[in-house]
Amino acid sequence: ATTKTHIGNFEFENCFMNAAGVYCYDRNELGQVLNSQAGTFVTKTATLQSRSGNPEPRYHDTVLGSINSMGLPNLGFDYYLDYLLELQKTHPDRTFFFSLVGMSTEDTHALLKKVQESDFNGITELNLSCPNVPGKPQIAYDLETTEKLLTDIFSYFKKPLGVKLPPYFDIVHFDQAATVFNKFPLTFINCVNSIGNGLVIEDESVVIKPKNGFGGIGGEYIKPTALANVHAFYQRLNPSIQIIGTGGVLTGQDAFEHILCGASMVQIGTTLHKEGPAAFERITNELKAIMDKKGYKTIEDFKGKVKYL
Ligand SMILES: O=C(O)c1[nH]c(=O)[nH]c(=O)c1Cl
Repeated sequence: ATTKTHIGNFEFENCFMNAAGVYCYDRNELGQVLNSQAGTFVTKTATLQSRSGNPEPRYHDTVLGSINSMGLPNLGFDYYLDYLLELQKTHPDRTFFFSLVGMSTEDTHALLKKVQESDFNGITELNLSCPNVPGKPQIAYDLETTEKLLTDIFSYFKKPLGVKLPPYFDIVHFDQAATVFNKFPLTFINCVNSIGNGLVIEDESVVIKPKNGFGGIGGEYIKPTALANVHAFYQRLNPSIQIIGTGGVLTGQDAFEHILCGASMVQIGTTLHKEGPAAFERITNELKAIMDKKGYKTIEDFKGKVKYL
């Protein structure tokens, strides 16, 4: 079996990659994913200026997953663009993802215009779902603002673009959100970001400092929500808009389920943070073993084919 995939016009030797925020802060971490079994990588979400982020401790692993309120720490847009342009020379046969978002609507347009005018030839992931910047709402929970933003973006942005979405929890919201996204030539949507503003307590205390302990939840806790979002949008979106599945992937079986729900690419966050880039080889082998046992040669043989009762 092969776990290769495509997103838009780009081919990837493997359908696994990191989730933005994990193993992607700098050249060292990105280089480790680049040289792992992962098919590609996405950068830490970049903002126009570098950011130090929220006070520490701001990330905490738990038995069943993780909680984080990083606050968008990153080295700034130019750092990641420089690295991506360098890789276009040293690895011309590979395609990478650039995650970004402005701290304001104006900044978001400034960032995307810089990408549009640059030589970057990969895929852009616009983060509409950061839950951890105090005072800033998750953009994609405001569908009117999201529609206006995408309308303005697509008036000038002509390169491949997808959006990183928060989880939705209401069927009517799936309907409303899909109606908005179907209006635009999106290359993909990525479901899901962490479940925003959870709270983890150990003994008598919260476990992270920012926001009195409130932070985005990842890991085993969120797989059912992640699968539901992947499948809900797979059922509703134009087939030209592919789905990237993120959330709760610990094993090849978890990845198999994301693809059954309609995912064309699977991102790994919490598990990658805990296990390191070796997780890509383990999970890839586990998925291949499942495919071999079931007689599936490619992921297209079972993508989106979850059975109903
Ligand atoms: O606090 C963060 O940096 C963060 N943390 C998340 O769990 N998702 C995001 O999109 C971001 Cl931007």
